[in-house]
Formats: sequence, C-alpha cells, structure tokens
Amino acid sequence: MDKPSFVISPEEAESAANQLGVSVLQLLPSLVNPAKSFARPPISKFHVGAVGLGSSGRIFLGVNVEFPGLPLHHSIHAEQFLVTNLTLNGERHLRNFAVSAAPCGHCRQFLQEIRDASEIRLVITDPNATADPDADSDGFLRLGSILPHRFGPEDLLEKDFPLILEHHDNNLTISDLDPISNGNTVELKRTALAAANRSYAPYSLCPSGVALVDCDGKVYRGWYMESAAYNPSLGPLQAALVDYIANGGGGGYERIVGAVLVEKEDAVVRQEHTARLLIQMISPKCDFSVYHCH
Ligand SMILES: O=c1ccn([C@H]2C[C@H](O)[C@@H](CO)O2)c(=O)[nH]1
Ligand SMILES: [Zn+2]
Repeated sequence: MDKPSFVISPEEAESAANQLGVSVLQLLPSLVNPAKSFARPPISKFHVGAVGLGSSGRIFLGVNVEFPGLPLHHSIHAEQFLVTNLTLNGERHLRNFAVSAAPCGHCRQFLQEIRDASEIRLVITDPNATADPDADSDGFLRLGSILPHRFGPEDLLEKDFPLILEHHDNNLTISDLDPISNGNTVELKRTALAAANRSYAPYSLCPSGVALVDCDGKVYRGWYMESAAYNPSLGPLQAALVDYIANGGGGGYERIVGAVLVEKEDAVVRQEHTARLLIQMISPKCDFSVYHCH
C-alpha cells in the first residue's frame, strides 16, 4: 500500500497478507501502528488506532480525533471512527478488529449497536496489555467477554429492527428542495438530506445528516448515530468529519468552507446548536446552514 487509505480492498488486503506470509486476520494488528499515525489528538497526544475487518473482506481504519477549544465529549474515539467508516462505506458487518489500547467503556457500549456485537472478536495490540485468559488461541477476544451484562438495542427495540450497519431509509423529504439557490448549496442540501435518510436514530426518532464542502469543491457527508445508552451517540457533523479525515487528503479543518445540516423541525433531539459550535471552532470562516425535513 503506497498511499495511506482508510479503506483497504479485499484484493489489497489479500496481497499485503500474502507478502507478509500471514492471514488477513493476522494482518489487522500490523496495521494498527500505521493507523495511529493518522490520529488527531492535539489535547491528549494519545494516538489510538483501530483496524477492522468487515464482512465484505474490506479492511477499515479508525483513529481518535480531539477538538481543542471544546469540551472533551466532542471527541471521536477510534472505535467510533471505525464504526462510522464502516457505515459510510455501506459495510454491513464488523467481524474482527485490532486496536492499540483496550476499548473504553464508552466504545464497548457504542459497538453494541452492531448486530451480534458480543460475537465481534478483537485483539488489543498494546504490549503492556495483560494476556486475557478468555482469548482464543489466535489472541482474539469476544467483545461479549469484555462487556458482560450488556445493555443494548434489544433492550429497547424490536428484535428485527435494522441496526447501525444495516440498511434503512428514513424517508425524509424537504419541501421546496431547490428554491433560488446556487448549485453548490443544492448539492450540499441533497447530500445532507441523503445522509439524514441513512441516519440511525431509533431511540429519539430524530435523524439528521451533514454535508461538508472543502475549498476544492469536494463534498463529504455523515449522519447521526445513536446508542441505546444515549451518551455514546455520535453527531452528524462528527460523522461528516470522519469522511473528511478519511478522504480529504489529510488537510486541516480550515479547508472546510461550507456545511449543511438537515434535521427535523421541532425535533426533541436537535443538532443545530452543537454542530454550529463545533464547526465555528474548527473552521471559523465556514458557512453553516440548516434545513428542516419532515
Ligand atoms: O476506547 C478508547 C479510549 C480512548 N480513546 C481516545 C479518546 C481520546 O482522544 C484519547 C485519550 O482518552 O484516546 C479512544 O479512541 N478509544
Ligand atoms: Zn473509547
């Protein structure tokens, strides 16, 4: 792999594994250190990398992201970045992942939104981590073994409700989608609406999506994702920033010049104020607009 990439195709994964004489599963831990170098933790300086294998055979990277000037709860954990990267790329399942440090309680909880979360297997690459007696012979542990007595989607949702990585469409529309506005705004609005339609908000029923555009005109998008435990939820702007970090060529946030949020009017959970705060802090000159859908 010459160019760092946050998504690795099954073919690239196979060929990298062959070159190292290991299986694709064994390749995951070897990608954790390179992943860590893409983390953006200006506050803690603690780099976290997470590398996951999806059901399609693709490999996905996740890193932690912190925003100076804002409270710590705006941060994105590497495991949340990984889940966001999976969903933005339409990956339906996470089978295994390797991570540089033990996933915190918040991440163990966030991962519960994936179907059969307890069966996801993970390996912690931190050399100081104590060997776990529950680990399989290949060193991987079941997520269920590090989060027993879980509280998850099945406590609040019907059994067959589509979960975070599964296909769903919120059927949202915006009346008067293209009034007299320029082409750029219309594209951002459409992209943010499409993102809101993929938002996973089964607990509040307040889906939302964000589209961003950089100074080269490249568009990014992300959608709000909730947790059954509410607090580890990830906002739509954070999710769009995952797309920007993964696909924006590594530039700073000041390159983001436009942002559009689509959410329901009178929603009991609203993103507008938090999203405005975050975008103004990281890219003060960025245009921010909000459109309501129903
Ligand atoms: O499970 C975890 C625990 C911590 N971090 C990040 C959050 C913060 O940026 C830094 C220090 O906690 O590490 C993660 O990414 N995942
Ligand atoms: Zn965490």
